[in-house]
Amino acid sequence: MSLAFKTLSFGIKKAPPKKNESDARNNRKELSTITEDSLQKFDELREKMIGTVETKKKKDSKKKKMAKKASIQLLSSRKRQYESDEESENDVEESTGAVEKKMQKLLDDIRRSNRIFTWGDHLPNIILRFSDSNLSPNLLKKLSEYSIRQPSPIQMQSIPFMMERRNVLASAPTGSGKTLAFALPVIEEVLGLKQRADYSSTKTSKLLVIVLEPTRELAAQTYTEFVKYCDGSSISVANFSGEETDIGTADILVSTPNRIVFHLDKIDTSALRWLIVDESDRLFEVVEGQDKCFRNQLGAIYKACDAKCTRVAFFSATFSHEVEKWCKENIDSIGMVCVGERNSSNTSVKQELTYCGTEDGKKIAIRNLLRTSFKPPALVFVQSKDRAVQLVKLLSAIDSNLKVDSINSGKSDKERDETMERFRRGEIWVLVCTEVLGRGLDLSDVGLVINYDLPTSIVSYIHRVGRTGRAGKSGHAVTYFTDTDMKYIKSIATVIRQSGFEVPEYLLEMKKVSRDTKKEMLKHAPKRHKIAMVKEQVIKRKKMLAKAAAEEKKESVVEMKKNISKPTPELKKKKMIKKKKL
Ligand SMILES: Nc1ncnc2c1ncn2[C@@H]1O[C@H](COP(=O)(O)OP(=O)(O)OP(=O)(O)O)[C@@H](O)[C@H]1O
Repeated sequence: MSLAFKTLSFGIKKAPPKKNESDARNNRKELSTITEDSLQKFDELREKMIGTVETKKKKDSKKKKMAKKASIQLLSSRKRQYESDEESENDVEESTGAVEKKMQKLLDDIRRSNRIFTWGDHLPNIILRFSDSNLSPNLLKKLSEYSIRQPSPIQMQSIPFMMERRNVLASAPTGSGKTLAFALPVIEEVLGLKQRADYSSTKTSKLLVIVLEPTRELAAQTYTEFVKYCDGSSISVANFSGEETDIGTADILVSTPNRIVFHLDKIDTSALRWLIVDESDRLFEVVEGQDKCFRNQLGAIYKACDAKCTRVAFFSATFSHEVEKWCKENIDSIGMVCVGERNSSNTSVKQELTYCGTEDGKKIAIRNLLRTSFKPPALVFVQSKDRAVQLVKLLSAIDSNLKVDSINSGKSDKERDETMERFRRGEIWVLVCTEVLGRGLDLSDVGLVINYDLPTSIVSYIHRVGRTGRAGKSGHAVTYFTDTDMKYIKSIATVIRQSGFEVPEYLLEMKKVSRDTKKEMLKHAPKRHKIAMVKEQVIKRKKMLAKAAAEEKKESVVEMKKNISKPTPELKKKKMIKKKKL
């Protein structure tokens, strides 16, 4: 594989009810549409297939015996029997082919109804049940313990791909179970390897899997998911982005790229089976002038993972043409899976655009929204850490009962972890955050996402609103825009309309934004007035006026004093005359 990485309410006075995990599990929805009917039909066809194959096998051995006897005895009656057997064998083959065709049609129909699109050579069939995928009984037991009953569309297709050890590029909507789509086949493979006697004698302490995530929070979440499914097995999982600085004897390592790059010389990748690049389009991003941008870090890791047995899997909710192109050019026999429309937002999230006119309009809008239709917890996105702090101040000042906090890059790792934990426990109802939390986080109870500041790209919009409406639940996302945002709004309005929600017609008819403007917006979000309370602004203004008045007064007094101390020519004359007289 060649590496072509170029540097290229308020009003809510009671706390939200704390949901325990088993409630959440029991309410779990199916993410795929596989009807009981089609499952039954599939089972019947499979039975038939097994039956016909068995019959064929029996006939085969019988045929061999008969042929032998016939050739020895050359009995004409026996020979006739042998010939009739040959005819019935053709019947069996025919019926096997017919059953196979029917089965294929059924699977293709289910694939279509679940909007699973695939590209590549020798595509494996989808699975309809986890048990169809050769997962070990312990993993199947874990799935049922967590009430994961039916594979989601992305799992239906990418699990068989990865079980065949194929390189994979996969894209599926936010909250559709991509983590398990790669975690299950990877864990199964590691389990299999560790059970092999020759492996345990020779390859101890060699790393088998690396999972890359763009943020510490996401690495911690994926690590927890792996631990859940590896619990009770001999597999050891490490989160390199957390407290750990030594990978020790880990079989599976979850990390942000920078930590791996830093320790690359100490990591033995000679037995690595999988390199998983989650949020792949994000990890492909180049930041001009930044040596340490994700793309360069990923390039260095990819280069180091060059063992023959290493396979690569790329997953994301958004499909970047750049990643696709790179994969096609550089990875042999890659299988591609895309669930639903490319780069579309999750249709289980009800999406709204709210025109607020000015920054002050946004303050009124958020106050009204939280006072009326708000069921905590909610996530509010702003464009910078300063604005996150300002918005927390504003919201707490509007209602001191509202439990609000922020998470942003200005906080220490420890503070960020603690805030996340409090949010997960339900102690924070409104979490104001920057793009840091935009991707991947599975905060299953979040029912409302507010884009207080307009996202700077549709990719960012799709990931942000995807923090709600997860695992088949419904969600609500509100996006504010002002006159300043008008020139960027069209693309987001289009994504919302494509997901089936109403947007004012005039927004869709607006002029398209040029590529340069889009690039500029990605680099620098629009300049906005500070988010300050109206009261605070008044006080500030009063203080400013008082200060100016005081300064003015001071200046005039000084001037007066100067005038007093500086004698005028007449005064000087008078003083001289007085002196002479004396
Ligand atoms: N087959 C399934 N049936 C029901 N729930 C599932 C299934 N698979 C995963 N889930 C649950 O769905 C939720 C979302 O899964 P996950 O975080 O993997 O989504 P994702 O597709 O990676 O989203 P994102 O693009 O935002 O990262 C999790 O809580 C997970 O436990």
